[in-house]
Amino acid sequence: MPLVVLTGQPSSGKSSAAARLRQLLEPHGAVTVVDEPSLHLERNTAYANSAAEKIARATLKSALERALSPRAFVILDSLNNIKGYRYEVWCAARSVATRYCVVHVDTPTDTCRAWNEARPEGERYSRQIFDDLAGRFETPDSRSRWDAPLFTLRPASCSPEAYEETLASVAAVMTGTAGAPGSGAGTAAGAGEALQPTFATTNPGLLGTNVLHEIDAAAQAVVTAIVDAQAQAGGAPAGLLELGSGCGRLQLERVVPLAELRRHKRTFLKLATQMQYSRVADAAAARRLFVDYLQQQQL
Ligand SMILES: Nc1ncnc2c1ncn2[C@@H]1O[C@H](COP(=O)(O)OP(=O)(O)OP(=O)(O)O)[C@@H](O)[C@H]1O
Repeated sequence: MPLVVLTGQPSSGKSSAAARLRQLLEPHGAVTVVDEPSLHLERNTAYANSAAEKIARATLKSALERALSPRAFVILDSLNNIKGYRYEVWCAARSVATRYCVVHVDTPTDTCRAWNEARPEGERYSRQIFDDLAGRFETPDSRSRWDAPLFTLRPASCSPEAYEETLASVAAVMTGTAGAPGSGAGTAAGAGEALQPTFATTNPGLLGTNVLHEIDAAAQAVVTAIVDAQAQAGGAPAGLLELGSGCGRLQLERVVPLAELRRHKRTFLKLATQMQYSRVADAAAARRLFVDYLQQQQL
């Protein structure tokens, strides 16, 4: 059930890390690797343009959701280069309350380019696709919950011992035999703990065809509550805001302008459109998701 999400530039050494991680996890249970080759996604076709890339990502995510089970460790061995996509993957993991971590295979772009050029013709990215993907990589940030706990692996510069030690730390966290990431790792917060689901999967389609409108309305209700609380505070930060209906609390350390709240809402809606709507059970769950999202935005 635990999920390891690999992320890194094209040809950075993700699959090599996945293969080693698989060896380390196999003594503890079955391991499923979800990657492009096993889904017959060919690099230079799957990432040829945004439409193809969208299909490739959806295919990987569907395979991931099928693979997440109580019986297997899952390694998502793909670029996972877009922050919003990693958020979706985190939501999928969270909905099944699994352990989770991100491993950033942090190889300098020029080295990735050299490693790519050295690959056999049929296995390498075309120069154009490599450059496009490399230019769009969104570096993980352990302050985002969907990028935490974060391990960093530097195959081009670290010693074989440090490489091994980092992957052993990942395996230890995933098997629940360690409390914190090891060398080169990012945050230790939450390492080894299963994610807690915040929205149910038991009521697919409850919001029906109007789902986006409902999510929009739910997010707007949160925005309105914040604006009202700030108005009541007479221009001072609203402090700890209780949002009711199981939506949790929001700590506001400063006055957040309406324009900024609207921007957060727009970004959240964009993320929501990329998510599986069926995972949002009702309007309260949508509000809770938006509050969750705002908690990450350092308001
Ligand atoms: N530490 C290393 N030193 C030298 N070459 C390496 C190293 N790690 C990986 N490579 C080479 O780089 C190429 C890409 O490796 P790998 O398939 O592990 O990367 P990847 O990030 O999974 O690639 P892709 O983006 O295609 O999935 C391979 O040819 C591999 O042999």
